[in-house]
Amino acid sequence: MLPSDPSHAGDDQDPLQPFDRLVKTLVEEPDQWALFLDIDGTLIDLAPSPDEIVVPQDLPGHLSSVSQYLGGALALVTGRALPYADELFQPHQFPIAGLHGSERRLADGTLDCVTATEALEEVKNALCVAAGRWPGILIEDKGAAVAAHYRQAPERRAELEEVMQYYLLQAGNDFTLQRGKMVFEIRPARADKGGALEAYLTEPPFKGRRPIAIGDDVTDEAMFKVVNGMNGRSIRVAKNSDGTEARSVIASAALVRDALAGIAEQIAQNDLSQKGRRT
Ligand SMILES: O=P(O)(O)OC[C@H]1O[C@H](O[C@H]2O[C@H](CO)[C@@H](O)[C@H](O)[C@H]2O)[C@H](O)[C@@H](O)[C@@H]1O
Ligand SMILES: [Mg+2]
Repeated sequence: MLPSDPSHAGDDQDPLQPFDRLVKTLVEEPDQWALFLDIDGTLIDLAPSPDEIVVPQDLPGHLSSVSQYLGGALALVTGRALPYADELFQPHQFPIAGLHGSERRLADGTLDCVTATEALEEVKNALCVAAGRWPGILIEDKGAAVAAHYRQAPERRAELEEVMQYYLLQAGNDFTLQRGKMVFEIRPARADKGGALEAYLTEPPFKGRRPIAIGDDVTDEAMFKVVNGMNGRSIRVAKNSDGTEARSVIASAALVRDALAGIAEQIAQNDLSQKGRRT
């Protein structure tokens, strides 16, 4: 039996809980849907700092079999830089939108990347120097973006936000301030996760499919808006539906992983029964 999701919001038209519904939809209609997955807090549990995350051993393989089953219509849409996100799921490579949608690798491998400006490099250096005076503040250099994490010093939130507003001005008009879970980021303003999802949906193998987006944070709301406007499915990883446009919620990243594992398991079983029939 698959675990059922205790929290359920919005999706009144379907009696199934989001977890069961997700598994059933993808297993039964693999050529109808495209799956867009956030990474931190959705596929992987949050950790005290960016580099302390743990990728469960089975996750890359499960993602790979679901991706193949969907004809490649699975993309990761993350705030992480693309090369970092790639490392997490080795040896598999998926289409990835990094830096909150600012950079993308398409399904055919084409890269649409953004490079750090001189002004941003100066901002990064200044932030690193400043962080030396703020115990608990972590600066994450993401190439064309920079994040300041306060998970280990939550009392510095307001002060850090002011500082990041100041450095945003120094970085210039091509950048925007992205808020997230215990983090402020200065990132390229050229796109957001919703824009990345829209772009994928104009390209094969995503084109012509309905999107399903799963995410856990403010940055994922841009995907949910796009998905809701396209008769897709938006799922926020959260305990309840407060403050989200997502039409349903799933309680934890562990449940998202369970759903992927459930789909992968059914794919493998179907494969075996097909092979059985052929011989
Ligand atoms: O869009 P995502 O894939 O969810 O990435 C969002 C940010 O995730 C990371 O920060 C968050 O996760 C850390 C590890 O669990 C946690 O320590 C931090 O407090 C969270 O904000 C990542 O470090 C950022 O670069 C991403 O933008
Ligand atoms: Mg996330």
